[in-house]
Amino acid sequence: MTTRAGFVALIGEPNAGKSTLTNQMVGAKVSIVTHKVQTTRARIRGVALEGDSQLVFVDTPGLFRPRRRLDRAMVAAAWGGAADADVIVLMVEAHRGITEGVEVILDRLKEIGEGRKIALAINKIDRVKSEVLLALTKNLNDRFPFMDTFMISAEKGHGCDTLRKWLAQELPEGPWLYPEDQIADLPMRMIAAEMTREKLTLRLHQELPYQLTVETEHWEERKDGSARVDQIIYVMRDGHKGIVLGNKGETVKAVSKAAREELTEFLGRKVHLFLQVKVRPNWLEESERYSEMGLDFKDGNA
Ligand SMILES: Nc1nc2c(ncn2[C@@H]2O[C@H](COP(=O)(O)OP(=O)(O)OP(=O)(O)O)[C@@H](O)[C@H]2O)c(=O)[nH]1
Repeated sequence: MTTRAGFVALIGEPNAGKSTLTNQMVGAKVSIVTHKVQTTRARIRGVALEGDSQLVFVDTPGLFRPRRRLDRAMVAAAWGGAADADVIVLMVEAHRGITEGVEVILDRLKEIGEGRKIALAINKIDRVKSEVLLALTKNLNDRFPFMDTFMISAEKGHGCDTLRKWLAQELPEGPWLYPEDQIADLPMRMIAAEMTREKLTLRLHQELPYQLTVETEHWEERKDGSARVDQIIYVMRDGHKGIVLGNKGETVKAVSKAAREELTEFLGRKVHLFLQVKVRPNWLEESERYSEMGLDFKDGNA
């Protein structure tokens, strides 16, 4: 049997649907989907199997215009993921078309794209009419020589099988990179922290900006088969602490309950989750944090 294996980088503007597509391909929830932009902070990989091929997805952070140091690290990480990949898939939102952000990405692709396998996935096709789709496909292919174009709905799964099959055959021949039963190389601690962060984001909506981070501090396997997980929610200001806690702690309690339920389902066993909120004013500037989040940070050069 000839096996194939390799890395697939999904790139695109924030909200293009990269996390949704990763989940659709992998079939299990490993990266975090919310209605907010810029939710993916780490280079999360999911592993999918298609025939004799193993596809390792690099779910990159949004390629937005960098402002703060962390943002620049995120953009560097996104392009780093693309640079290492065997196949790159640019995701464009069907209803938004060629935005300024897409133009920027196309320019970068022209720089790094020579000899690379780069495909186009027009996502959210459920939101537009077919004429719009055909015009957009032509327009994008006039601007960049994509190997192939796929019209998909990552959310509904339309076109995803075709894309996965195509990706599988484009990967180089070689042994699989991960054991068959492993769906992600993300440490469980990080997945658990991302779950809590997702629940916070959903719960707080506009109230709190992205200036918060969750870390799993302690993970204990108990004899009865359950797990005790301790996490800290770091915020930048005292005022934010109050928002996260909520009236009589009701917000953090609701977040804890939702995160615990999801983690319990994911692990298939009982979980005891304990959340603490702490203020850490400088976390955005603490560059050692970047490496923990899986981001390459080189003196702010993105
Ligand atoms: N209608 C529709 N919505 C979709 C589709 N795919 C994704 N979405 C929605 O688009 C939003 C963004 O999807 P994500 O997967 O989080 O996008 P992302 O590219 O990973 O975003 P960042 O992590 O911010 O870079 C979510 O609300 C999804 O439910 C689709 O095919 N159709």
